[in-house]
Amino acid sequence: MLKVEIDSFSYSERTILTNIYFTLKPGEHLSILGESGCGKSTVLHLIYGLLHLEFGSIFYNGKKLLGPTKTLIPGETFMKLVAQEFNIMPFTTVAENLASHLSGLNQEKDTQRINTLLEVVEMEAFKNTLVKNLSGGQKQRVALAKALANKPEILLLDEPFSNIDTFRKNKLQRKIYNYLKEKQISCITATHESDEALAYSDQILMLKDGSNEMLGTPEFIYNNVKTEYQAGFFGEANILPKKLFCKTKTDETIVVFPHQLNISDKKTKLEVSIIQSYFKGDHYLIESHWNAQTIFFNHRDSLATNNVYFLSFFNKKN
Ligand SMILES: Nc1ncnc2c1ncn2[C@@H]1O[C@H](COP(=O)(O)OP(=O)(O)OP(=O)(O)O)[C@@H](O)[C@H]1O
Repeated sequence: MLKVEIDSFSYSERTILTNIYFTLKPGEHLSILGESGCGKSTVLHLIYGLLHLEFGSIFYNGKKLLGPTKTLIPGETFMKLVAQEFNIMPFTTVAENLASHLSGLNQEKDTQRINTLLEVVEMEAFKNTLVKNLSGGQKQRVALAKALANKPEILLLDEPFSNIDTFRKNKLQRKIYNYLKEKQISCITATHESDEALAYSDQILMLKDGSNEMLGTPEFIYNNVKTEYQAGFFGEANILPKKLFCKTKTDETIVVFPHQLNISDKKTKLEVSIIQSYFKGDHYLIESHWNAQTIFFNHRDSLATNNVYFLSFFNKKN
């Protein structure tokens, strides 16, 4: 089990991370979700042992990890980090890159392993291609395969699918995350994509300005977002007064997602005037105004600008 206790971490005088605590069981997948610059990569670099953690500790199976000041070569052997700048050799072929991470003692076994890894990242067709001739997304897939070559116990992935097109991304994510589960490889992924975090993680750690904003299962996170920052990861959420939808005297607000608002036949407290309709494939995202506040809701048809509707709240988030 990996136990992360980061009390605080600073680059020079600037504090980047504070109070980040979580544990990761074998085969578990935790996503670190946060906006650009909030410290996701720094957490991965501390865990991997590239940065020295002065205030806090990281334990693996009860043993404290020493960090870069006490090891000759920074980086733990049982972990692999796939960084944003993937470190692969440009003037060798894809297969040679992977082979350089295998034992070299049994050629037949190594070839089999290379084929399996290329199948996982869907790069079989590029086996004999020089890395320098690959696209950014293809290089990213080779870097993933390379990290898996030696069957690490923990895989740290920094925005692993950032260069991969949507067309291929979903299938690749399913394949890789299922492979990790099957092999019981624990994984921590830094991402700003909520779809990926919700679909494939056991836990999500949401960071804000380098601190723990929320930690829990994907279902817990999605159903408990309360602020604009938290909701912002999940699309165009509305922050609305609770008293619009139920009897309360407080000024409490709630997060209401566009799919939770429906046009009502009856008069409601939420009377909106339509600004614009955006086609989203299976529905339209409607931008409207209520009391000078922008309200987004989903509707099956496009709605004419300046038309007025009453909206009701459908209290189910998924
Ligand atoms: N070596 C460094 N020296 C000083 N500051 C750094 C260093 N590396 C990162 N930072 C700063 O630390 C903060 C966190 O950076 P980090 O790369 O961890 O964020 P991130 O959430 O991974 O961002 P992104 O999603 O854009 O990759 C940023 O403000 C960044 O500018």
